[in-house]
Amino acid sequence: MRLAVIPGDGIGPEVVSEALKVLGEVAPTAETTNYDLGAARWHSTGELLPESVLGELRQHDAILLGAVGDPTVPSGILERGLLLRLRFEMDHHVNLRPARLYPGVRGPLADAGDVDMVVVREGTEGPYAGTGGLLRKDTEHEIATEVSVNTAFGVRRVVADAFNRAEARPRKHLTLVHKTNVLEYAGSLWSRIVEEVSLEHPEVTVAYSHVDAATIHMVTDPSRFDVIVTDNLFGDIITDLAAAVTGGIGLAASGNLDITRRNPSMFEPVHGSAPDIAGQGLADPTAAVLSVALLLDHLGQKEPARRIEASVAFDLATRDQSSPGATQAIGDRLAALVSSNVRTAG
Ligand SMILES: NC(=O)c1ccc[n+]([C@@H]2O[C@H](COP(=O)([O-])OP(=O)(O)OC[C@H]3O[C@@H](n4cnc5c(N)ncnc54)[C@H](O)[C@@H]3O)[C@@H](O)[C@H]2O)c1
Ligand SMILES: CC(C)[C@H](C(=O)O)[C@@H](O)C(=O)O
Ligand SMILES: [Mg+2]
Repeated sequence: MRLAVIPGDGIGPEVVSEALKVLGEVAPTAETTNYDLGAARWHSTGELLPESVLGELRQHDAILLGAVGDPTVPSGILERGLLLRLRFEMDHHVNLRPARLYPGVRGPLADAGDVDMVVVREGTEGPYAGTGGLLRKDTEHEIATEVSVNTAFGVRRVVADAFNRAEARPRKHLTLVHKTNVLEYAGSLWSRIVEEVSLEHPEVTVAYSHVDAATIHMVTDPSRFDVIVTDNLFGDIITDLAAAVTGGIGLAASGNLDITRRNPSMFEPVHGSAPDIAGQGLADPTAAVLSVALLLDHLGQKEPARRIEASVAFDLATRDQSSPGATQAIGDRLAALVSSNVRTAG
């Protein structure tokens, strides 16, 4: 297994280092190569993602990324020029973001019920496509457009993936989250494709929620969701919310998948570089560790993936919720649990 590792900025290197500690316990023969992409490289060389590095990344089985983004770099440079470029170049069309309330975890909701959902966020289109621009710049009549691009091909492959996932889960329920009451054209395309693909999955029940109402349900009744399929921007927003209601952003993992496997998929926490806590040992590395579990699962390494998930479940069930420990201490605990092969939550 050859893995490319991009620790990135802020808390990225802190959480990735713990994730690699855990990986070392379950897959000691995995080869990792570090790539110093991010703010420091941009400052010293002006480079974000050189073609040669992109070519090298493609030679790996998967990529593990910490986070990018730094207050000393103008907003969007690293996010678009590095992170989104990676997702687009590698055709990471399925952005998979599971959100589960683990036993013992105290979320902010009084009675959240059994929350276990998977958000299938479209990863290469929508308002992220980069289509648009500024007209009459620096005049009082300046116009900014940011066009949401939704192709039938792009929507269908993500909707098909979401239905496949729903069919494989016990509840077999899929919710399309969109804003069809206002985004007429994109909404129509997404709705029609969901309807079409649903015919191939008669066992999957289908619901629809406008994204604004989905944010209500996510807080008042998150257990209603099983698989959610949604566009790139709505998916970005509701997955931070899903993380918050299932114990916090420090627990939320994600995979940017090229389902065709032509390109290496990339795994990363849902969170960013968190400059407000960087360098203080305050970041929870669990999201990065769970991202390694998603990576292993994607590469067919089911047993090590389950071992990591079981260790996280045990740690979450037994940790002091108000004081879970420093970044390294959590990583040490998880590495020890994984090596002792914990199988059940405490
Ligand atoms: N995948 C990525 O690389 C990614 C994702 C989101 C944001 N970003 C970038 O990161 C930078 C900061 O963004 P932001 O502040 O909006 O979002 P953020 O996710 O970095 O932080 C939001 C809040 O969550 C907290 N937090 C985040 N991760 C945590 C962890 N592991 N443990 C405990 N608390 C944690 C932070 O301290 C902060 O209060 C920006 O430059 C943004 O563009 C990058
Ligand atoms: C940093 C940004 C480009 C990214 C996104 O919007 O996809 C982040 O918020 C995420 O959720 O991974
Ligand atoms: Mg986000």
